[in-house]
Amino acid sequence: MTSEPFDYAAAIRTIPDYPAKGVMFRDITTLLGNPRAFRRTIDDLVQPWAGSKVDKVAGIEARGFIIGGAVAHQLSAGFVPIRKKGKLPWETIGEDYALEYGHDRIEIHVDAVAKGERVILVDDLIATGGTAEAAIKLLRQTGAVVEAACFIVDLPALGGADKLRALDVPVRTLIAFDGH
Ligand SMILES: O=P(O)(O)OC[C@H]1O[C@H](OP(=O)(O)OP(=O)(O)O)[C@H](O)[C@@H]1O
Ligand SMILES: Nc1ncnc2[nH]cnc12
Repeated sequence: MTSEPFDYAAAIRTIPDYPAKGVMFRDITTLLGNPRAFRRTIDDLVQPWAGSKVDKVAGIEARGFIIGGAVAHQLSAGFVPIRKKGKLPWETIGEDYALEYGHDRIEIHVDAVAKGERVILVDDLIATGGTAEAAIKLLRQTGAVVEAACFIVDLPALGGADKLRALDVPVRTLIAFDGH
């Protein structure tokens, strides 16, 4: 087990004014490309569930697939993709959610999770929490028990983690950045 502090902020590149003026984009590709940082991220995300039974890890397209796949492997759990609309080939259920401008929709296969299965939701970052909230609603419709939601980055000014806690989902994040 690792216990010495790790500087996540230094491993993540910040790009001002991308994709729009005023946004500080937290780019995890630098973390993913750093073998020590990537391993430490996955180790830290799975740490609360070492030795407990998790049936499935659900990852949100697209960056949540990278993190969620590694987390699922480490926990010997299955992986469930939650995708943007129109991408999944089998029967789906979907949920609309608000973006900063406009709306989008995510979908899950109806049979991706069996009733009562213990699921952890994973994505790279939580901002407003709209995407993760929609994912939790979908997982619960399948009968999943959503044990927790895990993210590398939290943007607390946007209130996303509080939104998920209000849905009774424990939230784990590894680094918080001020502002947007
Ligand atoms: O908390 P929210 O305000 O909902 O925002 C967080 C979401 O935004 C980003 O994904 P994005 O929609 O940009 O898609 P991508 O992963 O395909 O780039 C990020 O990876 C989260 O999924
Ligand atoms: N500031 C940000 N950086 C990276 N991804 C994001 N998704 C929403 N806000 C973001």
